[in-house]
Amino acid sequence: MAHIDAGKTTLTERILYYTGVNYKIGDTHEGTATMDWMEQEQERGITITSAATTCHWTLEENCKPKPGALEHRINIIDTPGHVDFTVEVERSLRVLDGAVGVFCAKGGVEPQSENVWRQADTYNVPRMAFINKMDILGANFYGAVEQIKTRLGKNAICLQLPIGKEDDFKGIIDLFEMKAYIYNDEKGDDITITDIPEDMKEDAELYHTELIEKICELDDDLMMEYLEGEEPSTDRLKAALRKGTCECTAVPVCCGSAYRNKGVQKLLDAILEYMPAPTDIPPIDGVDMDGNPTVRHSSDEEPFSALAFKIMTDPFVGKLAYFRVYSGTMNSGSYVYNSTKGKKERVGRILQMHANKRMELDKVYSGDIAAAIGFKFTTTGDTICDEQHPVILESMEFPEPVIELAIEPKTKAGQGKLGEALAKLAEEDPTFRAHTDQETGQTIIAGMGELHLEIIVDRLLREFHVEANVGAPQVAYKETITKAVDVDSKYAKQSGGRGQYGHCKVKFEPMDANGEELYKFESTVVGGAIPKEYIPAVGEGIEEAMKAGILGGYPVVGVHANVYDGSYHEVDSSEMAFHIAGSLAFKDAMQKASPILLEPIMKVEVTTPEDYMGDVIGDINSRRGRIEGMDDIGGGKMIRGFVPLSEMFGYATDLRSRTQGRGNYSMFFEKYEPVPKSVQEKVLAKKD
Ligand SMILES: Nc1nc2c(ncn2[C@@H]2O[C@H](COP(=O)(O)OP(=O)(O)OP(=O)(O)O)[C@@H](O)[C@H]2O)c(=O)[nH]1
Repeated sequence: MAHIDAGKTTLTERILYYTGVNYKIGDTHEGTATMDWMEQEQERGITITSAATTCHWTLEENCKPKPGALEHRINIIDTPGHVDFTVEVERSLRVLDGAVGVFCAKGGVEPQSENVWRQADTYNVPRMAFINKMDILGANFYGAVEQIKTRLGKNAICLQLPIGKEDDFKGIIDLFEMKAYIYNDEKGDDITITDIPEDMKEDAELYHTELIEKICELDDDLMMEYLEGEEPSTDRLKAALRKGTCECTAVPVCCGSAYRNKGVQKLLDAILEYMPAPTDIPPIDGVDMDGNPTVRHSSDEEPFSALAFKIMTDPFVGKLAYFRVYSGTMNSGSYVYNSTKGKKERVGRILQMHANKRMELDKVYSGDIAAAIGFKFTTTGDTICDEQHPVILESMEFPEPVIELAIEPKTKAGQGKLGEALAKLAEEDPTFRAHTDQETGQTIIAGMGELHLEIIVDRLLREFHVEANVGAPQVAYKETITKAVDVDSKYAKQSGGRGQYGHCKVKFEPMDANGEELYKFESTVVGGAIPKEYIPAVGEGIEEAMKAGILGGYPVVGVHANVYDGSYHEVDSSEMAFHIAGSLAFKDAMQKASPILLEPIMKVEVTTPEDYMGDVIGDINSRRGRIEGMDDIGGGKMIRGFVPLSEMFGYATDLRSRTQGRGNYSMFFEKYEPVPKSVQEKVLAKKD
């Protein structure tokens, strides 16, 4: 995981080369990277979907497999760095047991690396750091390590030091062995292990001592020994570091240059030595079907449980569901239970994925990552398990789309195909939505950013052969209520024959104005005033009506509805009648509950030379921005603040001209906030 262009894909390609999966080194420059297999990825040189792959490695000694060492299997997911595809990082972190943060030796901790690092904090994922690009102009290993300590607040522990830098980057000092690894050839296959160069001896001693001290700080027994003047054995030090890494109290740091094929084998060694095996991490939490907390240990002996983390439509085999097995085993051809949806699924085939290539498997075991063909109901975040021992594992949360645009097929024939294609794309991507604007009848697609939607439109054309015209990107506003109201809603129709009768009394309350809690429905109906079987229909009717608010037809969020009373008719009542009554109740409530618009607020970080700082800050203020703070960074300032997304269109061009091309910025979605009244009027007037 890392910021865009830090070198994740290049590093993964090198790993596949050294582990013997690929015979040739793939390159993101030439569009030959195995991991970036989508056409759009190869053209743009960026990663869009996270590709899962598997390789094997045996710990090395003197650049050869260590005698007696076991071969280990490593599952890798190469994630995208662009903020529009953060969801890919999120779901990968959810199912991986460890992450290697790749940092550019020049850029250090860039904004998106900080962002994904925080996500990894949320999921408590053990981490290592690889300081990449030691060969580029301005590479600064020590600066990058310092930034990991200060900006990410992590106990970074250097395992290695680089020998030389930029064009002179030659190799690596192993601080445990106190030996130099010099890379002699372009491909990194010919390595000399030798004494530490004279001019680095002092630094190496210093960092060796720091390494020992920092590891001893992780373990009281080692510390005692160390204080008594004894240096603990390397094996014990490594074991303590492994434990610290698995418990997220230490971050081992390696370095190299993926592109120049330096340092990759040593990184693989470190991954085996310090990253957790599935059995090293705590059991996964879940709940049983009665909602009682339970856990599943990583063991083939336990009942089967797995989490589906990605759905992909494959032109050849249809729907692929990627999953991570947490416990037990699963055979191809068997039946499993989707406990989230309450449905049985047949496992048609199981595939071991290698980016876009695949190998068929008969069985998967605890800890495995693979893909299943044949699942009908499973979507991202669902638990699949043994029907006799059902469990629902902790799922994942996805951000709401913040940007949208109108889309229209160029031909009439395209209309049907468009709907189908959008549904498939939305199934794959939980941050992508499509809906019909109830006022204009237009199809609206919504996603995380302009690039995200651009790729969607491109995929529509290439994969689904739908040519479409698109409108300008707009902010995805939402609506919410600000007052608690109580409504009495009756839907009764008598038109000869069987009538319709549904009647409910509902209290609506605002829940959480930032739109994170979307909708909560509960019933406190007593004495059968509304028969039990009709109550869910009331909730569904409300949810249906919430799809379009009364201000501008935007989706409504942050509503807590409590149905507490009502009445029914022996003959005329039906689910449908109560559904309509619920829907009418919400529309009535919305009129009375002082609705307001919500807009996405972005966390913005701008870097600029100091000379332009005043101007940049003034500009952020004029965009309704709030400055949060400022930091010194090499050669300039970094300004941090929050700005409404609607004010950020065209910012790239503005910032460039304001700073003579030297300013840079990044932004991430932070939360939804109420739109100021005057702005709300303008937004709604424009919509009319
Ligand atoms: N000089 C140099 N260039 C590198 C190194 N590693 C990667 N690059 C180059 O940096 C660019 C980005 O590399 P990628 O591997 O695509 O980066 P990424 O982190 O996967 O990028 P995204 O997936 O788009 O976030 C490419 O042009 C690589 O050739 C390195 O160690 N040294």
